[in-house]
Formats: sequence, structure tokens, C-alpha cells
Amino acid sequence: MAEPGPGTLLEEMRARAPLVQCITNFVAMNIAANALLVAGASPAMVHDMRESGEFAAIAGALTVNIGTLSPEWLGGMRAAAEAAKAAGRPWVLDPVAHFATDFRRRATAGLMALGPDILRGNASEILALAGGAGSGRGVDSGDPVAAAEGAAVALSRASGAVVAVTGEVDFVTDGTRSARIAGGSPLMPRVTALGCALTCLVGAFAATRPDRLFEATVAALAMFAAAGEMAAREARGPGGFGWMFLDALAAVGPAELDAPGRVLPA
Ligand SMILES: Nc1ncnc2c1ncn2[C@@H]1O[C@H](COP(=O)(O)OP(=O)(O)OP(=O)(O)O)[C@@H](O)[C@H]1O
Ligand SMILES: Cc1ncsc1CCO
Ligand SMILES: [Mg+2]
Repeated sequence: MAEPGPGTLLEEMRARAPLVQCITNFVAMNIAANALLVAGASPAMVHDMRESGEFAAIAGALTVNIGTLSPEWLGGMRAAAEAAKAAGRPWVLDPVAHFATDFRRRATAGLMALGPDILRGNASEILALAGGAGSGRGVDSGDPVAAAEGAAVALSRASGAVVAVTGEVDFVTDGTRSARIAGGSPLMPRVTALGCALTCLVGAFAATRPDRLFEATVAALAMFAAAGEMAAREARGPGGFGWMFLDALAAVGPAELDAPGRVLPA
């Protein structure tokens, strides 16, 4: 059977409007929920440990982002990830600035032990997660994607997860197959939490095709790349771009995701 392309997966995602449980940070919560809604999915920001596990069993996928971590939130993340695993639902980890402090390093090691199905981070985060030394200091990347491609493949093989590294040209690998995704805009890293929102969208595509997590991840990244390109054609600066990006996520169709040169085998 032929691999489903990003355009086909976009149609399937919109037809299903998957329920995605997003445990994300205080900065990202609103833009991530809006990004999922306009893209065609149904977000639910359910994080408390008293309900996060129960909810993970009814959601199509779970996404976990440690951007504004606290012990209480970590408990909710762990309960949800364990429940997603038990229910056979894919879960996605976004290890925001995991290298920066001892609390984040320990939390991330504990979450990694719960077997995330997909990892999504910027180049500095993926380099450090694979045991290397990146130039990142906080939540923004200090390294180019190309410098993290080898680390991403090694990390994917060691963890069994699909690994996505984002930046000017994104890189996705399942340890055997790899692809690069072109597009987007230099305005994207100038609007906070777009990467966090993308992690939630990866969850929407993973919920749509849990049997095809590599292709699902590529499709989510292709959708952001296409929408970023579309919004940048109209925007005069980062502020307007942020809102135009949401309109563009609603407007992009399969043809923009499948545009020549969008996804290249690596
Ligand atoms: N220079 C660039 N040119 C084109 N697209 C970019 C560029 N930098 C980032 N992007 C896109 O921006 C989106 C977010 O990726 P990024 O690597 O900035 O995430 P991040 O660092 O985790 O962001 P945040 O922590 O603010 O949420 C991705 O779709 C990525 O392809
Ligand atoms: C700015 C910021 N600080 C913690 S999380 C976050 C959102 C981008 O990752
Ligand atoms: Mg990030």
C-alpha cells in the first residue's frame, strides 16, 4: 500500500476532527488550542493529575510540553502518559529547554522512560536529548537543524520514537527513514510558542493515523510550513503574522502540503 501523503492525511485529519489532549505551558495554551481548532482538530487542555489519566483514555492522542514545569504539572503529565500508553494511544513529548536546569533534566528523563511515541523539539533540544552539547540556553534554539540530524537519528534508534527537529528546514526520522520539510518563514521563531502549537498539531495527525506516525509527523510539519509561507506573503511584521498564521492554518489545503519540494527524502 502506498504511503499516505501529507495532503491525504490533512483531509483525513479534518474529516475526523480528532480529540487531542494537550498538556502544554502557560505561554502556549491559547495559541496552541486555537491552532488545533482552526487546523480542524479538537483540543482539550486537561492537565491536573486527578483527571489527566482518565482523560488520556478517551482522547485520540496526548501531547506533553514541559515549558512552564512544576511538580504538580509533572504529576499530571506522568499520569496522562501512563494512561495513554495503557490505552494504546500515541503520545508526543516536547522537551522545552530540558537541558537548562536539574529539575527539567530529571523530569525529562522520567518522561522519556514512559516511552513517548514522537519527540518534537528545536535543534538545541534534540542535540542535548541525544547526549550532545548544543548551544541553546533557554527555550530558543542556538543551533541549526543540520547540526542535529545525526543526533535525531541516534535518538530515534535509542528511544524507538519518531523524532522531529524544527527550524528553517525541518527534519523527521524514524531511525530508518528520514525526510526534510521546507517552507515556513523567518517570522515563525519571532512569535512565541509556535513550536509548542506545532507539537499539539503533531498530536492531531498522530491521533488520525496512529499506525503511521512517521507520515503523520511529516504531515503536521508540512501543514505548518505551508501556513507559514502563506501568512508571510501578507504580513508586515511578527505581530500581524501571528494572527495571519492562524487564518492560514485554516485556509491551507492538500495542494499546499503536497507542493513540489515541500517534503524531500533525506
Ligand atoms: N528560520 C525559519 N524559517 C522557516 N520556518 C521556521 C524557521 N524557524 C522556525 N521555523 C518553523 O517554526 C515552527 C516552530 O519551530 P521552532 O523550531 O521555532 O520551535 P521552538 O523553538 O520549539 O518554538 P517555541 O519554543 O517558541 O514554541 C516550525 O514549523 C518551524 O519549521
Ligand atoms: C517563552 C517560554 N518560556 C517557557 S515556555 C515558553 C514558550 C516557548 O517555548
Ligand atoms: Mg520549543
